[in-house]
Amino acid sequence: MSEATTGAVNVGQQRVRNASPAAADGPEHVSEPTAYDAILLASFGGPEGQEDVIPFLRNVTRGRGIPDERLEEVAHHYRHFGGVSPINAQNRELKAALEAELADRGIDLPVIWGNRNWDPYLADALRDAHADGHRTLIAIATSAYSSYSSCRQYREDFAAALAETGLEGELVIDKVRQFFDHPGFVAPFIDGLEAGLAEVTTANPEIDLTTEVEVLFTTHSIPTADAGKSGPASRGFGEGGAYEAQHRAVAEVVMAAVDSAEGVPWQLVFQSRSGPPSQPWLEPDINDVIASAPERGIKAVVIVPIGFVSDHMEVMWDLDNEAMESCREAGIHGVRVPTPGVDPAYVSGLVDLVIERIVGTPGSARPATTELGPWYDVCRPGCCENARLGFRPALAGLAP
Ligand SMILES: CC1=C(CCC(=O)O)c2cc3nc(cc4[nH]c(cc5[nH]c(cc1n2)c(C)c5CCC(=O)O)c(CCC(=O)O)c4C)C(CCC(=O)O)=C3C
Ligand SMILES: [Fe+2]
Repeated sequence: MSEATTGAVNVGQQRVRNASPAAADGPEHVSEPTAYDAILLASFGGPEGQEDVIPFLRNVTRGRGIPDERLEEVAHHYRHFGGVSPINAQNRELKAALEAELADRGIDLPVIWGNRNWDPYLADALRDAHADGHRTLIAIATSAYSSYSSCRQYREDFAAALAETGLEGELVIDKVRQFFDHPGFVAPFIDGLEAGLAEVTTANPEIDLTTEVEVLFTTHSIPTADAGKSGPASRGFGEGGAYEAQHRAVAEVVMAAVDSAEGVPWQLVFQSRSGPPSQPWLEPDINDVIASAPERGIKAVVIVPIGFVSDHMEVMWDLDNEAMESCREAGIHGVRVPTPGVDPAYVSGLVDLVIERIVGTPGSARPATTELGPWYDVCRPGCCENARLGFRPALAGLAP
């Protein structure tokens, strides 16, 4: 990066990071260059052996009152796979793929990996980054949509990790925009839906795509209270908040991009709910929708996991095991479309998201496939707050 770029950075950084609490109108897209010196790949983390499972689940559920019963149930999913979540291996692969893409493009930025809930922890990653001389990080979180769990919690944990390491004021952490509608994230689902529909017609040559097949776009359910607070309050997304609106918009884009999907019925469905039964979460549940498929004349479903970036536990267990079992019980054909993983379009899209921040690409020149995007670089005040836990400080957004 040039000297000129370095100079411009400080101006942009000050403006964003020192936004006054009253500044609800700070920039949505940072249109000045920033000289980032490393990429922070931030993820969830997962256990890597039987002895990690309970400590990991305690980290995840700290302060949240998730009943032990449910913890045991989740532990069981992990135990089934030897106590190993696939997520860390996937992040190692993603890190290597990002490094290869950066090298291909001649961009000299190291990728530092840190997790919210398991080793390598964010705090350790930040300590190492600082010791290596890095000061200005651009974070990519492995989660595409707006909600507490998928956006704000990362921003809060960045702030907490800076406090824990005493690196407040030493390290800047910005975050790329939520990328639910970035062409690189959407492309693998478009390819997957096309292939999934082809698989259904090959296996069932007589099937009528417009009456007997349903596309189920699936994502992680969240408490309706969190959903309602997802995205900036000012935008009035209604009950499901920005979270649900973003998923609907992406589903529409994917449907419209696949010729063979024309006229095929589709729904947005939810999976992997937890919490007490008394607490409302987004519905319908994917398994209920599959169970009712035969009475609706549906003989096959194509499951498109638009809520997920890789085949982690929610995909491996809740879809490939549970939802497929629901399909067998209902006597219908189920096909599950791949997640982006390390798809070249996705990996190069993530690098594009970093570059638009380095360059300071104006919002009007940013790629986005829905009317909702390009999403904010700098989250709005109160964006995606947790409805139950209340306020915790967060980076990469306007105060408070
Ligand atoms: C929206 C969302 C994503 C983003 C989608 C994405 O980024 O993919 C996500 C990702 C993940 N969630 C994961 C694991 C867990 N999430 C939990 C709990 C919860 N998640 C929630 C939501 C989300 N979670 C919510 C609202 C809760 C309840 C908390 C509360 O009540 O406040 C629990 C606790 C036990 C339980 O409740 O199930 C676990 C173990 C893993 C790792 C998987 C692996 O190991 O491969 C990943 C990537
Ligand atoms: Fe989760």
